[in-house]
Amino acid sequence: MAKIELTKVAVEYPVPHMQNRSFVGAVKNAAIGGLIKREKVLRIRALDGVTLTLRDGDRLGILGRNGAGKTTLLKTMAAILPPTEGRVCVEGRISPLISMMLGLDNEASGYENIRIRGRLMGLNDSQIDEVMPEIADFTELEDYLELPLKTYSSGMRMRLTFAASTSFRPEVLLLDEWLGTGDVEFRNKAARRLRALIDKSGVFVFASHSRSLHQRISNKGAVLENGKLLFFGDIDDAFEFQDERRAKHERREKTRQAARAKKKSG
Ligand SMILES: Nc1ncnc2c1ncn2[C@@H]1O[C@H](COP(=O)(O)OP(=O)(O)OP(=O)(O)O)[C@@H](O)[C@H]1O
Repeated sequence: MAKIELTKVAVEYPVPHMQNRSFVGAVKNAAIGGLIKREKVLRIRALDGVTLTLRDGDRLGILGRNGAGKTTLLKTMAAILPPTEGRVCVEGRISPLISMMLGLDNEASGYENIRIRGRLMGLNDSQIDEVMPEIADFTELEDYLELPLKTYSSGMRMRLTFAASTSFRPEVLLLDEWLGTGDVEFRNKAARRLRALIDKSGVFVFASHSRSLHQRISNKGAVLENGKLLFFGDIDDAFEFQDERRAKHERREKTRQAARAKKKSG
């Protein structure tokens, strides 16, 4: 049984050495990004009072503009980021396909890095040994797997971490939008593998700007804005909510521009 339960979760990023009042004043009300709080230390409130529950069979699409808090939400679910306020409770083995390069060792070989990734996912050595040949085969990196990671191109690193991170059936699968790298052949192969993994997972959470991907994969949607969860429900309703909000925003912008133009001319 997989489950994710977030109760009034807030996450703040401290930004040391940033206390310039005029800068804060200028960006405080931006529509993009989290809320900037000027206290002793400048803080960005990336999530604000997020409450939601996900259970087996839920495939959640996280929607929102740049800086809305999508990645922060995924990282909080993955326990990569601790919440500043509130409670996060996750049941089931998590596979976070986010911060993919986290924990990799540049000096270690490809094989050793696969082992590191497996351990990070809570597997023991014999479980890793069992899947090692299949992972190696999927990467197509062959002799490179003997060489240190520092000799890999970014696409080769991606092949390695993707293959290692998708070899075990997760109960909770978390995915940030990142499949854009790699050559076309690998991208297609990776997409097929990912699809199979999503089908096998209990709970799946996915942040993306692609509506078509969400409509194919997600059955629930969460709309984030400035770190606040504005909508949580059916994925089609989430898009409808987002479209209405966008239209309202555009109308407001047009009215503002017209008022400015009128003021200038008169
Ligand atoms: N390491 C950090 N330090 C300070 N602020 C951060 C950090 N990471 C993210 N933020 C801030 O937190 C807010 C949410 O960022 P997040 O990366 O979660 O957004 P996102 O919705 O995933 O954006 P995008 O669609 O652009 O990837 C933004 O205001 C961003 O500036």
